[in-house]
Amino acid sequence: MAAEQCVADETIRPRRLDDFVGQEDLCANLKVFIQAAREREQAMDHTLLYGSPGLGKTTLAQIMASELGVNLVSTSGPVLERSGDLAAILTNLGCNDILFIDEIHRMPATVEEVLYPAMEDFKLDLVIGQGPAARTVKIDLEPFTLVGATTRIGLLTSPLRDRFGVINRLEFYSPDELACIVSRSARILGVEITEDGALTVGRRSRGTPRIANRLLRRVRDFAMVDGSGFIDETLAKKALLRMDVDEQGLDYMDRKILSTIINHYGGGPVGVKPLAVACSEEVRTIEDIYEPYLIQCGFLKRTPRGRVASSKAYAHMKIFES
Ligand SMILES: Nc1ncnc2c1ncn2[C@@H]1O[C@H](COP(=O)(O)OP(=O)(O)OP(=O)(O)O)[C@@H](O)[C@H]1O
Ligand SMILES: [Mg+2]
Repeated sequence: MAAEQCVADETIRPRRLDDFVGQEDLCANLKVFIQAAREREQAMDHTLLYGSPGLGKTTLAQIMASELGVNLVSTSGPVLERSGDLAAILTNLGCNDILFIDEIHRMPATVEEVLYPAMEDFKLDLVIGQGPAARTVKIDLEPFTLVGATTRIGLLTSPLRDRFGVINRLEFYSPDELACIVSRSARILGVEITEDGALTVGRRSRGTPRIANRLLRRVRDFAMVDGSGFIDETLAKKALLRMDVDEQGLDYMDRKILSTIINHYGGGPVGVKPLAVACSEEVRTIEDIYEPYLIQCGFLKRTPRGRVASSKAYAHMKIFES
């Protein structure tokens, strides 16, 4: 990630639940669980957050820690290579702290097994020695809250999933919610934006706050360099067109996926592997980043025999169905 973007991300990221836009049911429930945990002075129940990239999982984990008034220790599934890595983190947690594990579906099985007793009884089973002389020692841990985030809940094993007391799915955001996020970010970045301007950016952000903030930063560049310094609907449209983002928020790769299915595979069905090769993209990127939004908008259907382009995709790509 570019340095400029890192800094901007941190200043824009909401810190309190009240600044977090959208996901109303989820936030209302979290508020209750957080207040209850605070009043009981206990660790909150383990929480799993899942949903597409950029919808606010990391942000929510940080907000939970600050609302609960506890420390947040962050790690991620692929970083935890050996069970000892996780054991070291667990034994260093303070009372009621939050342990945030990003991409929890990518944690190795041996590491995952260490988590089971830790989540259930706040205990760690340590194996000392090897072979017949090996013995297990139980170590007590401080009570803690595990917050897991994943883009792929289907890849979680059921013993792990079952140990979460709270399981929350983050949904794509509406254009109005995204406009609200864009206006708030613009205020923090110190750039003027009209309501229409914010809605134009919001509508083309594929339901995703991270994309909304990224588009806002680029639109701001256009406003500075060849506009009047503030963002209205006309300038936003012009800037987004130059960035190759169309009125539905589809970018070059989205359109390439649709046109490949239509032109090379007669509209489908086509498996994700040949599709990825034809688009020079990785299977995982297509599955995790592009497909969910194309499916949500009704451009793409996932069938047992492969991906199929819908009539809406033909219309959007201005190709006549044969
Ligand atoms: N509800 C929201 N209100 C305002 N801003 C938000 C909201 N959700 C996310 N954002 C912004 O979007 C950016 C991306 O969010 P975040 O990093 O939490 O996504 P994520 O779900 O963890 O993504 P990934 O799966 O890629 O880790 C953040 O920098 C934050 O500023
Ligand atoms: Mg994240």
